[in-house]
Amino acid sequence: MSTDLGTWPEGVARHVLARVETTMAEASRLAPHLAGPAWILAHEQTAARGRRGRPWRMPPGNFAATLVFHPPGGPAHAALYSFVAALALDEALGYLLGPAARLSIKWPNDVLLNGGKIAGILLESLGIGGQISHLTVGIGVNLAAAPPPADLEPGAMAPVSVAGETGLTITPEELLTPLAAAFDRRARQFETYGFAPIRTAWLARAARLGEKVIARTTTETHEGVFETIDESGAMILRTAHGPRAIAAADVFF
Ligand SMILES: O=C(O)CCCC[C@@H]1SC[C@@H]2NC(=O)N[C@@H]21
Repeated sequence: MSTDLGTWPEGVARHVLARVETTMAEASRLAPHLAGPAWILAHEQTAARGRRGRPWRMPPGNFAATLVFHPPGGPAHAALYSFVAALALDEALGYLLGPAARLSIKWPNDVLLNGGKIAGILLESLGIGGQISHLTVGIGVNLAAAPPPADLEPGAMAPVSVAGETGLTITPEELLTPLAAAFDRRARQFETYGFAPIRTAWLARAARLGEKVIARTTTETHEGVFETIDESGAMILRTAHGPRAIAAADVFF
């Protein structure tokens, strides 16, 4: 894909807010009034949330934004935007940090820098009766600072920040344009050609592919070699008991 990500995508709205509880709630509130996709960026969140209902800490200067749009297709198709988003964020950060930056993606959608977590992505869908009216894709990036270790869950991967790892100061607005441009391109590719090219591009950026990992679901722990992801985005592990498809889990290296 071309690396020119400096132009805001046509037909996409942008709202920049000083302080909100969470951009996820702002996006849900705006959804019924939108004519097309919109990004909501906030400089401060007082009640940010992460995956699995966990809180998300946001030191000042970090990036917090939610994209809200109407996705084509049903819930299974919408869930694959998780990979579109991770790929777009990896590309936007690569565009800003340069080719030497050691970026990778931890299944399904954490972006890592030098092996530490710098970003998290949260997908939520709005709608009734299994019909999705809107999808919200929330993205948090530790641009200025990683959350303090005391805020971490036991066993969680150590977070890092862009400033801490590279010495570069990147403002949330500076990240928003390449991220919106990269997401727009990858989403168009997904909508035109399906998941196959997204899957291929995602696998090329995957952390620990071909290596041993541990996947913890809410009820089980699986250890095995991370072989690939399938057409539904599930992680395929080669375990001592044969291949396992893991649809949702926390992954530990
Ligand atoms: O648990 C994770 O890794 C996902 C974290 C997602 C955080 C972002 S920050 C912007 C948006 N607003 C929220 O409240 N959460 C997401």
